[in-house]
Amino acid sequence: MTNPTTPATRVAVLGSGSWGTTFAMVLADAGCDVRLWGRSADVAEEVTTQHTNARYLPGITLPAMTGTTDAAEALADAQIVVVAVPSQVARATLTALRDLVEPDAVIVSLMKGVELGTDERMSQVIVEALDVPLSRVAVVSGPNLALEIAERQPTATVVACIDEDAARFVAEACSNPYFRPYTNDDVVGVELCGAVKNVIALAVGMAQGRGFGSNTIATVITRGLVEITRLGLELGADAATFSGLAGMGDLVATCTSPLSRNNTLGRHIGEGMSLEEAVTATGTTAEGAKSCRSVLDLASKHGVDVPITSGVVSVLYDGLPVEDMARGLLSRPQKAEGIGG
Ligand SMILES: NC(=O)C1=CN([C@@H]2O[C@H](COP(=O)(O)OP(=O)(O)OC[C@H]3O[C@@H](n4cnc5c(N)ncnc54)[C@H](O)[C@@H]3O)[C@@H](O)[C@H]2O)C=CC1
Ligand SMILES: O=C(CO)COP(=O)(O)O
Repeated sequence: MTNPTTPATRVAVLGSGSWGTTFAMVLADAGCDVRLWGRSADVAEEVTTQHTNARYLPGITLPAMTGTTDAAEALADAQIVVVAVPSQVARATLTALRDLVEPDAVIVSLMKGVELGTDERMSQVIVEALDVPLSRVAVVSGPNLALEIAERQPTATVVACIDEDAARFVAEACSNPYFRPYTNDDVVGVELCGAVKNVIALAVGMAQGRGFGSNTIATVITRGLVEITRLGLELGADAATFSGLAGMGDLVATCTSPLSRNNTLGRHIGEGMSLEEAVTATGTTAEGAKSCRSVLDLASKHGVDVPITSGVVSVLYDGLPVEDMARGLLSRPQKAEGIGG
């Protein structure tokens, strides 16, 4: 917690939705001086004066922090800039703020998506949009369902950065009695795990919505991890990442929790809703609904077979019934178990 002899690390969090607000809370509880930037003046005022963000975190009392809609105010002197907007708007959001970011700030991505059109991971988007070196970009990802963390339930996460000192700086800034960060240098692996597990969680939700039970769920999770691993290894990720917190840890949390928006959206689809109806019923950001297409595209470019992701895209965008997706996956050619195919 706060050391009275050293000044608090100053952090700007961009995005005042459920994870941005919760991570701002994690940082404030770790002793940081936090400014939370969002588009809504009402939310900013509520965060500052009432210490709540009732729309995204009902029933939660936040620690002291400043909410603002003024990006210049949020970013002035910020040593860490945390990005927590939906992946598909990251580039536009950051490009507009580029001149306000302090030259030596470490940029932290909380986002779990792949950009449509470019198939870029969020660290790549940040490097381009802010014109910063990758050594100043860190990724935080793990089994981190916002609503549980906002209740200060214990969990751990991974802070990935190619620069060890930057990873440690971010880990120290967010470490508190209920949030334990581990560092690693596998940015590619950690980001892919975060984005693709959302697609696998959609598939699990679809199976649940269709009425399939534990065997199906376990099969999709296990073969989903194979799919993530196969793609990640092809893109240069470290094999150890997939069995870690950002890999298996987050996959299990997201696929099995009713708090997951991706799992929820998948269940709505499995129960018969259209994509549009399911997005409306889910409410907040379910990244996998869009990223499934960029993940499939990325995998195709690299010649990697991702049958579950492909099935999810077909269900969401081509009207394939969920039971036909299941039949299609099970009727693929026989093979030995492993990441080979
Ligand atoms: N909620 C969770 O449990 C977790 C979410 N994440 C990731 O964090 C990222 C953010 O998700 P959430 O906070 O959960 O989403 P959310 O839907 O709760 O909030 C998104 C926020 O971004 C704002 N926003 C949307 N478009 C914007 C724009 N153009 N400019 C500025 N702000 C904009 C919205 O107004 C809202 O405040 C996603 O990539 C998600 O996958 C990662 C770990 C946990
Ligand atoms: O990433 C998450 C948990 O780690 C949150 O998952 P959802 O976006 O599906 O809610």
